[in-house]
Amino acid sequence: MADLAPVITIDGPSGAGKGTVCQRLAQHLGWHLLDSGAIYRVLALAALHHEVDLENEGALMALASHLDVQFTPTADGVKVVLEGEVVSEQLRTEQTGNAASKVAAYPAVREALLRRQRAFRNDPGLIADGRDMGTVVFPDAQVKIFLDASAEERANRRCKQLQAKGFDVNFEHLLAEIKERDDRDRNRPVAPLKPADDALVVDSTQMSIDEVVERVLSYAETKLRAGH
Ligand SMILES: Nc1ncnc2c1ncn2[C@@H]1O[C@H](COP(=O)(O)OP(=O)(O)OP(=O)(O)O)[C@@H](O)[C@H]1O
Ligand SMILES: Nc1ccn([C@@H]2O[C@H](COP(=O)(O)O)[C@@H](O)[C@H]2O)c(=O)n1
Repeated sequence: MADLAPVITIDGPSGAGKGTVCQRLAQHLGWHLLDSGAIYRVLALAALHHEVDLENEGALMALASHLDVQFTPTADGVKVVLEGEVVSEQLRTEQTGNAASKVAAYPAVREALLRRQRAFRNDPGLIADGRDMGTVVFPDAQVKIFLDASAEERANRRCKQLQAKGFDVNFEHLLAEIKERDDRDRNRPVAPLKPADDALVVDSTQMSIDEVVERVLSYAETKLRAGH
């Protein structure tokens, strides 16, 4: 059997900086990028469009198995088209993130999305962003990172990000939402958010984006070199 392409997994809670760091790594290395959270977000949107109850695991699993979605990289980020409709903006709201975390708690839904995620593993390599990339989806990944930051710092980053887009935001409300999502993601019975046993944990609370990218790249390059 041909060797599988190498994978770098970056897991961690919402707002830790995974998406930002993964994009930078993918660009630097010229590797593919999997934003697995976007797949759960698309499923949550599809459920809303089709009026599927977010508590109906069977119906959500059926929807997950037949998701008609395209992710197309563009100069402005990834364009996401769900059933012919561009949903890139809708996908990024906190409401969609919360709904995604509800549908993501069901074992049958996660199972239905496994193959779709693994199909992103292509040469020359994959950067995989999510919650269970190193523990469940790519347990054989060459490099595993768990990127963390305090809930207060993550809420602060999210506040600034939303304000920059012109939204009126409330820090306390965002902090409460982040804590609620953390709690659901960390305590679900299947694929809970936690570092893989062989992951490097990076706490970015006091680090700039450049510092995190540098730390992760230098660790990844050492691990990848050692593997050859
Ligand atoms: N180390 C950092 N210092 C300051 N700001 C940061 C840092 N890392 C990321 N950010 C900013 O925080 C915001 C959230 O980052 P990002 O979207 O990458 O997080 P995430 O972990 O992918 O979140 P989610 O899982 O919810 O998609 C962005 O505006 C990003 O620019
Ligand atoms: N591998 C993953 C990725 C995401 N989730 C769930 O989706 C929610 C949204 O993810 P974002 O990274 O886009 O914020 C997240 O809160 C998780 O509940 C997941 O379970 N597994």
